[in-house]
Amino acid sequence: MIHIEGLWAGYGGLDILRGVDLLVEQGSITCIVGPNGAGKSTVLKTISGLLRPRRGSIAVDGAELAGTSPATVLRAGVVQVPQKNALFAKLTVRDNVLMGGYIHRKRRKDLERRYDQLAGQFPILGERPDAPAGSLSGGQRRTVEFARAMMLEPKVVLLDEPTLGLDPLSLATIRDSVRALHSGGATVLMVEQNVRFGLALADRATVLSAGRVVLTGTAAQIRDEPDLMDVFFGAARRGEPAIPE
Ligand SMILES: Nc1ncnc2c1ncn2[C@@H]1O[C@H](COP(=O)(O)OP(=O)(O)OP(=O)(O)O)[C@@H](O)[C@H]1O
Repeated sequence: MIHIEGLWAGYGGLDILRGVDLLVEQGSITCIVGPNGAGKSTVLKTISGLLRPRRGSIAVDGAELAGTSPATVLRAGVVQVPQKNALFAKLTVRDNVLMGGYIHRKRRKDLERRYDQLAGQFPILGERPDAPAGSLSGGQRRTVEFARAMMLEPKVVLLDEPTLGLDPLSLATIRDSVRALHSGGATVLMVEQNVRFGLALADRATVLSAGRVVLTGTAAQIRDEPDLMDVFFGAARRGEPAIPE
């Protein structure tokens, strides 16, 4: 599905990604974890065309996308849900979600049919279609953002730290919403700072440290990896639990 090889990218004169290889299998939920500043969000920005890589290849279903525009990446079926709250607070849930489809679909009837379909996967769409987005909880807002991304019927959804800034009670909402994206037919590539959450939800995982892949495997393998804590905390803390609380 997504095949990244030898990816180098950075900002100004600084290289942040230094030869990243990553395979995202079709139908998977793949999670990238790693310490602050490892370059996790930079991987997503490079895939979505917001940042031009210096070197390397990003192929989606065999089509080379490295260095192309965000519009080209979108047309290839890859949609990114941004890290920051990107809903229009005064618009309703329904209008926020419908806006996600305006790029591709012109007919209001088609958009509304798709909305009704998505309400089956994301219950908030059916329960509170007329609520202003600003009146929802953080977890509910994130769910509406996911549903908006699904308006385009993407092949791949990129999630940049979906739990960022949310209270622990919202984690179950986000978990259900990521599963809804997945059951709606999207392959999911997510970046997550909450390692326990990310590895519990994903089926494949990659650990990035200082712009390089240091571990990759099934999420269960990464969870059980005895060196995982070294990546996050340094060898000095050997003996503490592998997954930070
Ligand atoms: N627009 C930018 N301009 C310059 N430097 C940037 C920019 N965006 C990110 N960086 C730097 O690139 C490095 C990697 O950032 P990135 O956001 O990819 O890391 P991350 O692994 O997602 O970290 P975090 O978990 O803290 O979000 C950091 O040192 C960051 O300061």
